[in-house]
Amino acid sequence: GCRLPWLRSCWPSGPLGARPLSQEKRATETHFGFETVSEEEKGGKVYQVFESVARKYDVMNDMMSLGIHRVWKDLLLLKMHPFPGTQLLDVAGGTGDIAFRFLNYVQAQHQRKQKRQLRAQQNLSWEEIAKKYQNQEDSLGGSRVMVCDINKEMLKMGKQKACARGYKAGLAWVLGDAEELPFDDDKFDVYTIAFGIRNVTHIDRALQEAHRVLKPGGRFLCLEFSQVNNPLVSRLYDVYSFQVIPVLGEVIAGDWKSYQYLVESIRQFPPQEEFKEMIEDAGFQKVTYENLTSGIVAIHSGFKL
Ligand SMILES: COc1cc(O)cc(C/C=C(\C)CC/C=C(\C)CC/C=C(\C)CC/C=C(\C)CC/C=C(\C)CC/C=C(\C)CC/C=C(\C)CC/C=C(\C)CC/C=C(\C)CCC=C(C)C)c1O
Ligand SMILES: C[S@@+](CC[C@H](N)C(=O)[O-])C[C@H]1O[C@@H](n2cnc3c(N)ncnc32)[C@H](O)[C@@H]1O
Repeated sequence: GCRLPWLRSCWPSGPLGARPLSQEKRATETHFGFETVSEEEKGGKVYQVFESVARKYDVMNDMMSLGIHRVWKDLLLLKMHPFPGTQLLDVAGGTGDIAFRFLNYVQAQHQRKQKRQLRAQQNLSWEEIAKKYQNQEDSLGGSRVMVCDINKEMLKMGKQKACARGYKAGLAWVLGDAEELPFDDDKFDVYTIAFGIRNVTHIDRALQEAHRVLKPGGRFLCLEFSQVNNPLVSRLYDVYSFQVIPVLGEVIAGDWKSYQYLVESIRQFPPQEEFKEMIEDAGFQKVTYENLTSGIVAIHSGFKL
């Protein structure tokens, strides 16, 4: 099931191919946390991390953040403020946290609208009113969300959760790589990626793919760890990250290494301004960001215009 990133032919080939063999064969290097690995290796390592943590993913997030990750995700939805009929693609959507929030949001929005309409209409029969309330298919006002993740285990957990919570209409799951999305051009109104892009081998390719699959006028929204802007919080956060989080990982998930990767990968991710430039380089316009909790995380937004 593990899809490794593209095997690019990116080895140096000097003039007349006169480089020594050892140099020619060295693949392009990247980071896996603080470790330097080849680009070809990284996808497999990231896959193993999320395969290993999938079952404990939700409880770990609540424990590590004392539930604060829920507020961050709610704020992402508030910022998105989806309009009726929004087609959302949630990449690296794993266990469905963004998708379920989206469905709740559009359902509540649609119900409010329907209530307003019913109240305004005169001479409706009881049958007509009841029908409006019972139409499950239409309860989202045409909005839909597609969750795309590279990891089978994370998707499995998401699907189980959806089943247990009764989410069905307007929700689809697909196994796919953010760097090579299995969708046609110009398909979605909104693209979200929450705590996902940090794990991708070629962030620039993932951003280009986001741009490709969005409709003109579509919006890119990314929730990701960023750079803390308060020196005191930064100190405490560093201690907490390196001294507490791997311990929680070991105690709760039996997996120190994956949580060490988490905190290291956070430090490797570009700060707010640099990431903003990368989003602009992918072709997005009106790129802005908002820091949450002193910049522990940030929401970046951009438009395909
Ligand atoms: C493998 O990859 C992953 C796996 C996953 O499961 C998830 C993800 C993706 C990640 C998420 C969706 C969210 C994950 C959340 C975090 C990484 C945590 C983010 C952190 C916070 C919201 C809290 C921020 C913390 C601070 C500003 C520092 C404050 C810290 C302290 C007061 C404690 C300082 C620690 C020490 C001095 C060490 C000694 C302490 C102890 C042994 C006690 C342990 C304490 C606790 C368990 C309580 C923790 C306290 C807080 C959470 C503080 C909350 C307060 C504020 C926000 C100000 C993924 O990629
Ligand atoms: C920390 S989880 C985030 C899950 C969810 N979005 C949330 O906010 O809780 C990171 C997810 O990114 C996925 N992922 C990593 N690399 C990916 C890639 N190249 N394409 C798609 N998903 C990827 C992992 O499988 C994992 O489910």
